[in-house]
Amino acid sequence: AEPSIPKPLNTTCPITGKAVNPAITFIYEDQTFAFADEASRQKFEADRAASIYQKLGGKAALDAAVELFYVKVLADKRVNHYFADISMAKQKRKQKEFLSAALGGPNPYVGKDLRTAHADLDGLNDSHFDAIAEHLQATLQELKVDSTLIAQAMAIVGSTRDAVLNRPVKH
Ligand code: HEM
Repeated sequence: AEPSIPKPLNTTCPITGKAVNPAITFIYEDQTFAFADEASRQKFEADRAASIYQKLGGKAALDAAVELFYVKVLADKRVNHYFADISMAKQKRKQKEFLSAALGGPNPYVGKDLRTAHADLDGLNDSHFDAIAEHLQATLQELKVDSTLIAQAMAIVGSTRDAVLNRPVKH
């Protein structure tokens, strides 16, 4: 077999924001991350181990959860009309990226901020947010996620409410 060509490494350290030393790396979920220094490598590794993301089961578990979540969302007349004209393949990918980052996954979220993403959704209110949150919670329960972990994940999701509903930022 041909030797596989290594992917180019990240050039900016995810911990310090400084230029990486390409010799200082850590592999997580088949992705190689480079760091500015050894302390950053260790912090990244410790952060991953402590993350809700990893406790949930990492990428495979998050991907499965988002798939099941949108089955529930699209079956719910309270909210499914909002998703009628959008690409669900893209939506699932973006939601996986957002939730992974929010729950402590290894990659930063690079999509639209949630305020901008939901700004044009007519009439969006707490009842819609509650329905969406309910489906996410039911999904995690169905996947037999530990209840403490579900509570932690739902607290993070709940913290997005003001942005999703385009409410003024609290000071
Ligand atoms: C529970 C909190 C929520 C989170 C974390 C969330 C997350 C996201 C993310 C990450 C995107 C993609 C942003 C991008 O384009 O880069 C998005 C888009 C979208 N969300 Fe949400 N969302 C939430 C609540 C809701 C609710 C309550 C509704 C409506 C019932 C909704 C409907 C939509 C729709 C229709 C889009 C696509 C907008 C477009 O492509 O024009 N979301 N959401």
